[in-house]
Amino acid sequence: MVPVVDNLGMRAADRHTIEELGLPSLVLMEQAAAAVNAAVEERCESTDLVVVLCGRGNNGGDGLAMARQRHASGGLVEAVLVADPGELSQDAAVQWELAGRFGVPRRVLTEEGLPALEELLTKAAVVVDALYGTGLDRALSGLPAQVVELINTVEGEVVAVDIPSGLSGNSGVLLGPAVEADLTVTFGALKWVHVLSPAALCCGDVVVADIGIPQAAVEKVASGFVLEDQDVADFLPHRAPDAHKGHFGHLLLVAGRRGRAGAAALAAKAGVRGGAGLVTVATAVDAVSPIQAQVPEAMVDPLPTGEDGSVSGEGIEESLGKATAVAVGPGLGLGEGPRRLLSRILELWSGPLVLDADALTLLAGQLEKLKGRTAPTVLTPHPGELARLLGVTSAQVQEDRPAWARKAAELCGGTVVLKGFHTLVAEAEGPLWINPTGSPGLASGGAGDVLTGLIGSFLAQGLPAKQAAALGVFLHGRAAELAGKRFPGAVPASVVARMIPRAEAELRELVW
Ligand SMILES: NC(=O)C1=CN([C@@H]2O[C@H](COP(=O)(O)OP(=O)(O)OC[C@H]3O[C@@H](n4cnc5c(N)ncnc54)[C@H](O)[C@@H]3O)[C@@H](O)[C@H]2O)[C@@H](O)CC1
Ligand SMILES: [K+]
Repeated sequence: MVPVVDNLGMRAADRHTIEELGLPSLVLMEQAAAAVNAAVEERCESTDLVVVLCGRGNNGGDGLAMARQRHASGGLVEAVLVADPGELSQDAAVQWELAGRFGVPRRVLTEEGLPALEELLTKAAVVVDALYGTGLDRALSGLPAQVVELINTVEGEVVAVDIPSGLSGNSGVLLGPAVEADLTVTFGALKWVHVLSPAALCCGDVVVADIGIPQAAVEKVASGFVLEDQDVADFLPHRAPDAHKGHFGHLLLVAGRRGRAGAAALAAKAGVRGGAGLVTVATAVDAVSPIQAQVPEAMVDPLPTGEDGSVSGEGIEESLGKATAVAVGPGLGLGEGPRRLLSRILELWSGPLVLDADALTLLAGQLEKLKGRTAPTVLTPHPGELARLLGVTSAQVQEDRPAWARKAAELCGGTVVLKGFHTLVAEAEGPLWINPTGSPGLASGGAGDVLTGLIGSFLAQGLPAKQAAALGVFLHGRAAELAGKRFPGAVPASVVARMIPRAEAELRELVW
């Protein structure tokens, strides 16, 4: 897993390395500069002009050191200080002084110098953005903001040092003007800005450079981890050669109504493909035949049905009796019948549970109803559903996805899967997990139903909640990526479901 830190965490790891372990900050800076210089050298010849824009803090110091290194090795470079030389941080002041002594071409930018800078930037093969890093604490304005606007018009490649200037290391929010980089070279660990949208989209490719901060120090302060193939491969349920279907559990999907059999069928397909030994769908009468026609592997239990074509709320006992995990929600409906049925399930069912779609809407504002559950409980909201659960707006959720996902997990005591770009898996305690797989093609009807069936399938097979959720979102995203090779636009959810075994096969190759 790849650790993700916030600004405070990074500062703590820096401080530990410098003050307790005694590695001088200028050594870290030199290593940071070398990593940026190496990335720049990969992108241009030594005869190509590189313009390095430097701010007043240590991010600017990194830039000045990088400019000196390039100049010393014979590369063409010019450093532009977007600050008063008298107000530089201690280490940046050292770098400014060194740049002077090494003869690095350098200038101090003033308002009047903007046209000349614009001219200089047109000649640059690479522009290095070393204006602000983790120390940025408000939106950019004035001269730095104007420089950022200029950087975003250049033809050359833009390499950001640590964080594209204008963005906060802690968040995915666009505070104001921000550099749009082709590459970001960050140090020691990923910051939240590199993984949360929309800010992450300003980072371009992201490289984490080792500058001497011990990995153990970083992991200690990490508030999130990006899942890697090997991590989730290790979660895959073991399939012994002498296994029979009884070993892989029985998933009960409570889903579908008249006109919404498709949602239940998609979840059931994913349940089967995820490896559950048996899958039963308990559904409204009118949905029975379509589900059976589409998913012959699944059993279907018809439930008492109301005039509106959705379940009327009774008769779930027998279906629950054979389940090892239950998933409720896709296509279920929002009327009194589905509401009664959900209450009944929460009352009777004490085993592993997934709640999605309509089940989440029916639970709006009542997350604490789940608090008493001791078995794995996974909620799979998109931002709108999470907002309704918490009584806030989707915009608020999107502004701080990690915090709201965590808040919901605290309120319900379960595992919250907040869907979207880089889906998050949150529990009340412990670091968040960030899913790197997926594609914009998943933004299509039915994709969520597939995910519900998949996570339910892994719960039925006995996985703990956080692992079932992580394996589900990872495989679901990978399946969509595979499907995207043939469906460049929206990927039909049934194709995502079809690709699950192929995605799983890739992961199984990593398991001994
Ligand atoms: N601490 C360390 O040991 C290391 C730090 N490194 C670099 O240092 C950076 C952090 O350095 P700093 O903490 O000095 O922070 P920055 O270089 O990001 O800048 C902080 C300065 O900018 C000012 N400022 C903040 N927001 C502003 C705004 N919107 N408009 C105008 N001025 C603003 C602050 O008051 C402060 O003076 C990292 O991103 C990284 O690039 C690296 O050299 C590696 C080692
Ligand atoms: K920067």
